[in-house]
Amino acid sequence: MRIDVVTIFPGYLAPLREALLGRAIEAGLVEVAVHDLRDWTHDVHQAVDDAPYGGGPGMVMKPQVWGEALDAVLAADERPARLVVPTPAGRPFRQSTAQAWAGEQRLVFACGRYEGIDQRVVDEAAARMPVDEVSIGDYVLVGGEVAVLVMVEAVARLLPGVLGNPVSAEQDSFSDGLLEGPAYTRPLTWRGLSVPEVLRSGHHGAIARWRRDRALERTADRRPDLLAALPADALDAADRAF
Ligand SMILES: N#Cc1c(-c2ccc3cc[nH]c3c2)n[nH]c1N
Repeated sequence: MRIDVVTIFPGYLAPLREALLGRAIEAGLVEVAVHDLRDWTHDVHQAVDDAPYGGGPGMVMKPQVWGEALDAVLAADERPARLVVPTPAGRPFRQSTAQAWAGEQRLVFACGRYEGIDQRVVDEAAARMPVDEVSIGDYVLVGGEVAVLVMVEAVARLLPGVLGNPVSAEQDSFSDGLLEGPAYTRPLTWRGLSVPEVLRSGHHGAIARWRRDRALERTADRRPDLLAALPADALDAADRAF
């Protein structure tokens, strides 16, 4: 997969080259290119924004600059791309979104700032490629860069070879519709608190049942909406007894 990010703050995306994702890039498991939007300005001030039609606070990012930037970035690789535009007004970005995007050959992220990007950039792009306007949560950030860091990590970790143990991705929170339960490691007792006995029993069936019960308990407590959204056949008799 190739990932391109267009932003006026390229430095914000530096964390993509750290740790697990950085090693995946070095190993060639994923390609990441970050582009400075201002490279496609032609005025001395390198203007990327202008006042909003209709009035109102703040500034809107200019369509001309974005159009030239996306044309150039898209032309740099022949692989078909999905354009992703982070916005607080977007559809929710979920684990299922990350799983769907992990199958893409190429993702191009457009990081807005100010009051966002002129809508015509999205509309024009949607005539020639898949476009998703997505939000990472119901709170307001100052720009799209942090959202891109979140989404790129969520997608990249699902790519073959990126996670050391692929089972981890299969046992993620949300992968089975439930939140993951509590985890424990050594020491056996820490500040007077001990690891649940069942986890030391060696009884794999009992351990699996205990973990499922803790996931159901946590999901019911913290995200009852996820429980309500589960398909009818997702819970077995033992689950229902819980
Ligand atoms: N995704 C997402 C966002 C944003 C966001 C995204 C882009 C821009 C451009 C200017 N301000 C922005 C906020 N805020 N909250 C979210 N969940």
